[in-house]
Amino acid sequence: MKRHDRIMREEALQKANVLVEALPWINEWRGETVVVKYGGSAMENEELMAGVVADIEMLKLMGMRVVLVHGGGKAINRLLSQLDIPVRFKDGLRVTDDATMEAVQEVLIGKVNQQLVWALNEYGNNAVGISGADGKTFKCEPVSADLGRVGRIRKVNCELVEAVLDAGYIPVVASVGCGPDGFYNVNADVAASETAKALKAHKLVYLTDVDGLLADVDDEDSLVTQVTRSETHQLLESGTLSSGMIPKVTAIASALDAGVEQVHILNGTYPHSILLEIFTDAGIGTMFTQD
Ligand SMILES: Nc1ncnc2c1ncn2[C@@H]1O[C@H](COP(=O)(O)OP(=O)(O)O)[C@@H](O)[C@H]1O
Ligand SMILES: CC(=O)N[C@@H](CCC(=O)OP(=O)(O)O)C(=O)O
Repeated sequence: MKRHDRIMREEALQKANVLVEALPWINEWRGETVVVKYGGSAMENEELMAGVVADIEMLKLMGMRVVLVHGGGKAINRLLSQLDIPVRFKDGLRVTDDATMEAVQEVLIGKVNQQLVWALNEYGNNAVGISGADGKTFKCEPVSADLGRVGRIRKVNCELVEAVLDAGYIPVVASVGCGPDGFYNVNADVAASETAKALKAHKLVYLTDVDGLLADVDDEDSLVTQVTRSETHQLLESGTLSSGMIPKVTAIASALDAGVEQVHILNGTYPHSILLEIFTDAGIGTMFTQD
């Protein structure tokens, strides 16, 4: 055999081994529902987005019922500053007056949602973009008068998302909801958790720009790999979490309380983090589990 052929065969064997390693996981997860939340900095770069989209498509092709719930907070900030509308947050939620709400819809429904659908359809022609206002999927009420049109999800109406899944498509859901008086701006971490709860999903995956939950936010090497449901509640009560991790871990605790078996925080800026977590023995990021 020529040396050249031997190297090629060894490389091919390595690929085959990777597929074999994935077999038990594919068996375990086929037919199960997984909700992936994508947003924040992990979404800022087209190359990164292409990698994430490939992973999501792979989950679908391996037989999982995948729902993608997305935000796009940074893109909203950019449009608001172009429009000279002030960007204001209170406890991690965007203060949303009527003009801000229009910008949120324009960015999340008009741009980010369609970008994701387009990118997914490059692989399989099987993504359908909706917002939480379609089919009254996210029925909202105002959180408080001072936050304006920020919505708390009162009920997730799963019919449309289920119909899209049953038809063999990937629902791509923008975190905009509706109430009797119009559209509401919903935090995407919460939207994903509420969707996972309502669909009785087995897995909920948060893609963000850090490796997972860090014991010390300033120390990249302090990744916490596994957290139980009671530890998640203890973390929230301890007051040690800061900024974006507070709404995320609150949403995670709520999903675990409702019976979602596993919730992951993964670094969406790391190539193929979803596939590594779900289909290999290594596992990366932080996994939150039942007790
Ligand atoms: N203990 C912690 N572990 C990891 N990240 C933390 C922690 N506390 C605060 N953070 C911050 O939370 C951010 C992620 O939350 P957020 O910005 O809301 O993400 P996204 O926009 O991707 O949803 C990280 O970039 C980090 O700065
Ligand atoms: C009420 C509220 O704060 N809504 C968020 C919705 C988008 C979002 O959550 O996007 P990321 O996941 O990219 O942060 C906002 O307006 O920024």
